[in-house]
Amino acid sequence: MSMIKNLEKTKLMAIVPAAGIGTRMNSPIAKQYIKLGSLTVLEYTLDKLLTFPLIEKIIVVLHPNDSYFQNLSVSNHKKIHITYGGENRSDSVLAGLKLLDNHDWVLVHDAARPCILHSDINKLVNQVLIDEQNGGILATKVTDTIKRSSIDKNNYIAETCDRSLLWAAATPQMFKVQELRDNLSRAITLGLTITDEASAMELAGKFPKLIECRRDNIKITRQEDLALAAFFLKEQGYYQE
Ligand SMILES: Nc1ccn([C@@H]2O[C@H](COP(=O)(O)OP(=O)(O)OP(=O)(O)O)[C@@H](O)[C@H]2O)c(=O)n1
Ligand SMILES: C[C@](O)(CO)[C@H](O)COP(=O)(O)O
Repeated sequence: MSMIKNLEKTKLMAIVPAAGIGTRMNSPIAKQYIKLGSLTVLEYTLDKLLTFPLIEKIIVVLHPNDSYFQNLSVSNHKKIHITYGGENRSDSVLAGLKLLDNHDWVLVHDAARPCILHSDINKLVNQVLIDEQNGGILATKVTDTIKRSSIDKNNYIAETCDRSLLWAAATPQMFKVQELRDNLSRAITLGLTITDEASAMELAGKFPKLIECRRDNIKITRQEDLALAAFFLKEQGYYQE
């Protein structure tokens, strides 16, 4: 049964952290502005969120020196609002949260994940609205054998991990605005390393739900991810030549 009716009293917003510089991509332009066919990575990502009916507003968090976004036609969309990010992804997400109302729900989704599908966003929203206390994230179960390396950085195997309970976190991650803002702000103030929103909620004693998503919801990080993302977008029927 769809729990989305619970949204009647609150709203669903989105934050797209897009203020990174893509160091690992080794590209002259930030990876969110690399074109796959005729559209940039960010345009594909925003199109997926703009066409998800329940999302009322999208905060795109840009690098302070971003000169690209204003040239994209999507920047004029009435649902799109911008702000500027910080040194770390968590700083950028916090900047976006400051523009939203306390009682709303927010989906935080990486600009670098353009292959997300509405079916997975729907799964996340429905599951999180069933258990309104902890929020939730999309994630994939680990299918490879996982090794922990020796701490001397010589990359020798120190141990093989029990992968049966291991998941790779993805996005969107969905939480109540006020809780996420308070917990993220506290974690940043404490100088803790926060690489996703769930980490900040866990530090506050919350147990966000893991909702399994498709493995094509990849994060474009390195050069070789671009061809894979283009392939998946073609498979999904979204690729624009
Ligand atoms: N200070 C930052 C760092 C990252 N991001 C965003 O967070 C998402 C995931 O981050 P990541 O893949 O690490 O992107 P980059 O930080 O750009 O990549 P790198 O770590 O290789 O520099 C990306 O959409 C990126 O634009 C952000 O908004 N603000
Ligand atoms: C949020 C995230 O995509 C979940 O896997 C990931 O933590 C982002 O990490 P990055 O180093 O900022 O790409």
